Amino acid sequence: MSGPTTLIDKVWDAHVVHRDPDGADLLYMDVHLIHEATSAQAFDGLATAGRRVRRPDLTLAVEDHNVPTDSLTITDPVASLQVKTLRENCRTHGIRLFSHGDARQGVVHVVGPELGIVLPGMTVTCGDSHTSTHGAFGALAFGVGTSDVEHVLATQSVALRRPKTLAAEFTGLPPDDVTAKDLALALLARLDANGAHGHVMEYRGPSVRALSVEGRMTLCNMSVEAGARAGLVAPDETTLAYLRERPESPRGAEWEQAVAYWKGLRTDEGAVFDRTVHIDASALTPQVTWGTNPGQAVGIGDRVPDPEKLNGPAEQAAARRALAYMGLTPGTAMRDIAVEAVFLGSCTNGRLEDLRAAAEVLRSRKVAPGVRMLVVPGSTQVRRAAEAEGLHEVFEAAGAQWRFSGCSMCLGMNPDRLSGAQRCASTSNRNYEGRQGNGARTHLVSPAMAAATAVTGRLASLADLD
Ligand SMILES: CC(C)[C@H](C(=O)O)[C@@H](O)C(=O)O
Ligand code: SF4
Repeated sequence: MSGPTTLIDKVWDAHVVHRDPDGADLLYMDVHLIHEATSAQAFDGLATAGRRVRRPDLTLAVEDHNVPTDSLTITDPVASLQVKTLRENCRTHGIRLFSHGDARQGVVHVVGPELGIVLPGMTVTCGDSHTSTHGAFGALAFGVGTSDVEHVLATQSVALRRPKTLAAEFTGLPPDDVTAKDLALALLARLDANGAHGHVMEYRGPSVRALSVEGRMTLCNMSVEAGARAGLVAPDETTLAYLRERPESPRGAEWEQAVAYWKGLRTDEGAVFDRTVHIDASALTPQVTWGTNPGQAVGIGDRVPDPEKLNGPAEQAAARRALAYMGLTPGTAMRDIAVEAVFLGSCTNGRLEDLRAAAEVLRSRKVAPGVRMLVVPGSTQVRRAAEAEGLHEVFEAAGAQWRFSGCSMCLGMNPDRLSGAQRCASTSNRNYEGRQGNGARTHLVSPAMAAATAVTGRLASLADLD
C-alpha cells in the first residue's frame, strides 16, 4: 500500500506471506493460542496428515472452557477427556500448556496479555471468536475455525480475505459511570448484531485513549459481536506502561528496538477507512441488554423497547422473539427487572480492574437475599492479585462466591450454569438464547453494574445505590 495507510492495513501488509489470485492472503501468525474446546480435531487432522506443529514455541495452550471453578479437580467425563486430549497433544508437540491449577492458568484471552506475549503490530490467532481481545495492543487478532487452527499448527500461517476497515470514532469523554463495557454495548446497539461484518474495526478518539489496556481489551473483545473480524486500538504510552511490566515482554535493547517500531504503528493522517461510525461518548449512560443479542442494549434509565416501534420487519421480529425468550414486556423500566443471579468474570470483564470496580461497590454492602453471585477471576494471576488486595474477602463478606478461574458461567460448557429460566446480570459478552444454560436469561452489564445489581436485586447502576 502507498500513501496514508490505516494501522489495520500496516499490520496486515507486514504479515502477508503470499497473495492468492482468488483474493485470500496467506498471513503469518506471530502467536497461536489454543484451548481444550476447539483444538482436538485440529490435532487429529495434523496426525492424519503425518505433520508436526511447525512452531510449538509460538503456540500457547490453556485449559479454560470446561474446567470447574469450585474445585481444581475435573470430574465431568466430557471435560476430563477434552483436557486429557489437550495435555497429550501438547506433550506430543512440545507446546507450553497452563493446566487447571497452574499459577498461570486462566481464560486464554486473559492469560496471553498478562504474560506479555501479545505485542503491538503482531498477528494473533486462536480457534475462538473472542481472540479479538488482543487487538487492545494494536495487534491484528483473529478468531478462526478448527480447519484454520490445523492450518496454523501445521504452517504458522492462515489464509484470510483482506478485511474492510471501519473506524469506530468515540468523540468526547464519557461520564464517570460509563465504562469500556458501556462503550462496547453502545457501539453494538448502533451497529446491530452483524453491522461490522467483514470489517476490522479501529477504536479511536479521546475516550479510547483514556481507557486502560484492560478497558481496551473489553472493547476489542466485543468487536466480534458486531460481526467484525477483529478490532484494535493503536498502541501508546498506556500500552507501553502495561507491557513494560510483563514477564515475557522484550527487555533491554530488544525493548528499545520494539518501542521504536511500535511508535510507527498508527493510522496515518488522511488514511481512508471503508466506513466510519461516530459515537458521542459524553452523551452515554451505563448500558444493559434487554434481548438475545449484544446489540439489543439500552441505557439503564430506559425501558424495554416496543418491537413495533423498531426499524423494519426483521428487527421487529427479532425483538418480538427476544422479548418472548427473555420474558419481558415492552415499556417495563430496565431498573424494575429483578435477577436471580449475577456473574462477574469472563475474558470481557474478568481482569483485576473489573474485580476492583465490583469490590468497590460491594464493600460494606450485601448481595440481596435470593440472588446468587459468582465472582470468577479471568486467570489464576488475577485471582492471586485480587487476594493480595483482600478483594476476595470483600466478595465473600458480601455473600458472593469466590471461585477459581475459567470461562465459568460465560457459557454453559462447564458446571457453572443457570437453571431453567433464571435471569442473570452478567459481565460476559453474549446473551444468546441458552448461553448460560437452557432457557436462561442474560443481561449484559459492566462489573460496577453487576455489583450494583447484586445489591439491589434488580438491574441497577451506581446511581441506584445509597
Ligand atoms: C467455545 C468457543 C469456540 C467459543 C468461541 O469461539 O468464542 C467460546 O469461547 C465463546 O465465547 O462462545
Ligand atoms: S470467557 Fe466466555 S467469551 Fe471468553 S473465551 Fe471463555 S467462553 Fe469464550
